[in-house]
Parts: sequence; structure tokens; C-alpha cells
Amino acid sequence: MKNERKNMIFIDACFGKKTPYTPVWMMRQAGRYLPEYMEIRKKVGNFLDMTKNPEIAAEVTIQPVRRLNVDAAILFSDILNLPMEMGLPLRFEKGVGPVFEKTIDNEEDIEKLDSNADKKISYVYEAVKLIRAELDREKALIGFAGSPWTIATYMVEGRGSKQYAKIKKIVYTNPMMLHRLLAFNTKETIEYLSSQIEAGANAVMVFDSWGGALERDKFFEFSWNYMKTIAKEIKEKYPDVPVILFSKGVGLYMSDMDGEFDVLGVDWNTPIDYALGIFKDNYTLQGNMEPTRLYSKSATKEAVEKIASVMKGHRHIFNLGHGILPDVPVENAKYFVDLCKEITAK
Ligand SMILES: Cc1c2[nH]c(c1CCC(=O)O)Cc1[nH]c(c(CCC(=O)O)c1C)Cc1[nH]c(c(CCC(=O)O)c1C)Cc1[nH]c(c(C)c1CCC(=O)O)C2
Repeated sequence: MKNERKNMIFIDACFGKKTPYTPVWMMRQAGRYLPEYMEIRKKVGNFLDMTKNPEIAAEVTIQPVRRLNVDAAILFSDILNLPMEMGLPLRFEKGVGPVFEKTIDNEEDIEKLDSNADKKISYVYEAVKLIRAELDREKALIGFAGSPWTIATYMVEGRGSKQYAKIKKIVYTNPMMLHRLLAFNTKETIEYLSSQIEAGANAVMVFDSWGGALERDKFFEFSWNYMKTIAKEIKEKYPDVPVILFSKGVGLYMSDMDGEFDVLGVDWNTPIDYALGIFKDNYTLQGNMEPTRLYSKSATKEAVEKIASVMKGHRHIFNLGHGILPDVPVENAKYFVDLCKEITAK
């Protein structure tokens, strides 16, 4: 049963194999735009409690597959569950987003972090097992984690930030301390993703939402290098499991991006023809419709046609260029998914 990947179009596309059409899924596809998600959330009352309950996490993961017939499910969880299990209490505040009550301020704080986080988070592995048992065999299950840098931004800043002044001050005044934290996060993340794969995840994705907060050299030093380490170690252990890397806001740094991964997520700020020009078919490119286009079917059609024509004959997985917004009509999301498949059908 484990990691059986027969007839998974999504997995074939990750490896650049020919597929009957270009597979499609959406970042944040398990979430608030779905009435069936809101119904469960109302009952449970709290997002974090949903992520800690394997039955509920499994159900919510599968909802968008049922509703939209996307080619991959992505585990319902959050990139901040892992740092939470390292010993930083987390809450989600309405209108603010995630908030860590305790932050990493100095070396002692790093020392206190719990290196059993990857074991304490076993509710995620339980969810993965349940999902894999229930999900159609042709649908891939994507496990994920935040990048060491992106989770560090939350661990240091305590919440989302506009300037990242606190962590960037450390970049320039105490880089060794930050490297210690990033090395810790990297080790935990490799364990975390490995356990998700052992539980049945068919691919893994690393989300680096705040890579773009760094200038070029610092991005490679503090974010990309650690993502590369994760990819390399996962590929060494699990060569048959595709690794997807996604950094947001770093299109202009792409020419220097390399590593042992299979799929590169392209954000919506980066024209996909520009990314294709750089990478050719060395990686599968995943993306990258502007998510706000989903408010309009004609705007969606325009982008899907353009992306499909650029990527025709090349390694591609359709997706948005960042997460779907909570008030997008479900009907439009369905239109996007159907259209991607229809236009690329061979
Ligand atoms: C930065 C980041 C986070 N979480 C994540 C990232 C990286 C991707 C990105 O850049 O969007 C990743 C994430 N978060 C969630 C998933 C689940 C799988 C999926 O459907 O993509 C994934 C892959 C669920 C979620 N994570 C969150 C929700 C909304 C929770 C709710 O209110 O029901 C979901 C479904 C909450 C969350 N989680 C986070 C924030 C900033 C917020 C609040 C903002 C918001 O409300 O959208 C941190």
C-alpha cells in the first residue's frame, strides 16, 4: 500500500513524464471558500483544533478533491504546527492571523526548543494514513512543511510582519545565531517530511512564503541553501517521492536557483515564460495564475489559455501563483480546474 503511485498523473508530471493532460491543484485548496469546510469549522470552533484531529484533518483534506476533482490532495495542516510543537504556544487571532506568545530572542531560546517536535506532531501522520486509505488511488497526496527561514520569521517575529525588522536585524548583526536556528529547523523538517512520507504522502512541498523578504545573497544563504539541504536528504532517502520547492517573491533570483528537487513552484509575480526561459525542462514548473483572477471566469480563462500556450510541450503542473482567497465562488474554482484539464487534454 505504502507509496503506491500507480497511474498518478500528478506524480508522472512531477518527474516530467508524458500525461494525458496537465494535472492541476490549488494552493490552500482545503479551506474557507468551501461551504463544507466552514460547516466543520463552525462545529469545531477553532482552526488549530481541526489540524490536531486526524479524522477532521483527513475529511477536510479530501473535500476539495471530491468537489473539484483536482489531481492532488494537500494535507490539511499548517506550516506553524511544527514550531508550535517545538514549544512555542500558537494561537490564530481573528483579523491578525497566527501569533506565537513566546518568541526566539536569543541563543538560550534556541537551546530550549524541543527536538522531539517531529514526534509530538504524530497527529499529522495519523491524518496522512487516514487520507491515503480513503483517497482515490489515482490522486496524489502532497505532504508539506514551511521552509526553515519562513518558520523562523514567525518564531522570531511572533506573527506576520511587513518589515521583518526583528529577524533581519539578526541577519546582519548575529548571523551565527540565525544559522543555529535554521539548522535546527532544517533537521526537524527533514524528520517531519520523512515521517509524512513513511505514513503515505506521495510527494512533499516546502513553502517559503517569506523568502522574498531577503536580498539576493541573503536569500541563498539563509533560505534557499536550507531548502536545498532538505530536498537533497529527502531525495537520498526517497528517490521516488517528488520534492516541490516554492519560494514567494524571488522571481529575479531564479537564475541562481538549483538543487536536487523535481518541481519548482512559480509565484504569480513571476511570468511563467521567464521561469521557463531560465529552467527549460530541468524541473517541472508549477503555477501560476494570479489567485484574484478566480473572481472572474473570463479573467481565469484568459490566464489559463496563456499559461497553457507558454507551457505546451514542457514540464508543467497547473496551480495558482499563491493561495486561493476565502471569498472566491466555488463555481469559479471548479471552472478553473476543469478548464486547465480540458485545454491541455491531448
Ligand atoms: C505562511 C503560511 C501559513 N500557512 C501556510 C503558509 C505557506 C503558504 C502561503 O504562503 O500561503 C501553509 C498552509 N496553511 C494551510 C495549508 C493547508 C493545505 C492547503 O489547502 O493548502 C497550507 C499548505 C491551511 C490554513 N492555514 C490557515 C488557514 C485558515 C484558517 C481558518 O481561518 O479556517 C488554513 C485553511 C491560517 C494561516 N496560516 C498561516 C497564516 C498566515 C494564516 C492566516 C491567514 C489566513 O487566514 O489565510 C501561515
